[in-house]
Amino acid sequence: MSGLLEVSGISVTFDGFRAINNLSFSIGAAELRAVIGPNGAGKTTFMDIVTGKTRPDGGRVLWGERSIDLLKLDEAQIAREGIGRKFQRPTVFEDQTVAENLMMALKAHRSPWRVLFWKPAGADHARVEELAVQVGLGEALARKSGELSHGQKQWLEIGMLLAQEPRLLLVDEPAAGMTLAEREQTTSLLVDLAKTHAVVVVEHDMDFVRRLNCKVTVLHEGSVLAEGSLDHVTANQQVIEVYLGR
Ligand SMILES: Nc1ncnc2c1ncn2[C@@H]1O[C@H](COP(=O)(O)OP(=O)(O)OP(=O)(O)O)[C@@H](O)[C@H]1O
Repeated sequence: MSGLLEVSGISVTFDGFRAINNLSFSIGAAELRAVIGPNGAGKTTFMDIVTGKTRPDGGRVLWGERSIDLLKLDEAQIAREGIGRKFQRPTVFEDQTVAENLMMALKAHRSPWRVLFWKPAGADHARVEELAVQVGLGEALARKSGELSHGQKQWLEIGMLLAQEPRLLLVDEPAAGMTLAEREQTTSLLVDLAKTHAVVVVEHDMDFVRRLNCKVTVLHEGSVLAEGSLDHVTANQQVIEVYLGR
């Protein structure tokens, strides 16, 4: 197996409707990938399958150097294998500071069954600071998360995800609702993360996808319609028809 994640020939049917149709997808251990596609193309369902939320009717999902069969694992086991997902809406604890949110994520990762007795050590405080710096919140550690801008909350949540030390991050529409400056900073963050992680970004905003400057996978009716650079896929006649409507 060459990629970190190898999805081959998966299909999902909901009440007779084929939402994912013989879909194959592969991503390397240090790669940034944008997944685009019109509404209903199957982007969310695809991520649901990778994270174990939805079971496909057929196909294979293999993970890591040992080609672990993810279809045999439940959601919690898949998360522990190193697959982290960031949903579109930030879900940080608003009454807690940035540092407290990050510490909670670290704590949940380090000792899921001994949370009550867990005391942060010096190394944990250092890690929290490191995570905050990594997501651009190094100056905001003591701030209440509720006071952060929408973009900062998204970065905090990415930091909380990183506390779990994932190898693959699935990020759903990170740029939605962000200012231009926040988008630019988010682009840099994702590009930077992809130097050491596999990062899949589902995004509708084409300007944002262009700035990511990475390979793009276009989904349509549950299958891969085109794959390659943004220029390559947007020159594809079928992609044009799907986006402009027939
Ligand atoms: N639980 C479900 N039951 C029935 N149909 C479903 C279910 N989940 C998804 N679908 C259908 O499967 C298709 C793919 O949906 P999905 O949400 O994966 O698309 P998407 O590409 O994420 O769309 P969007 O960009 O609008 O979020 C859609 O037609 C949707 O209505």
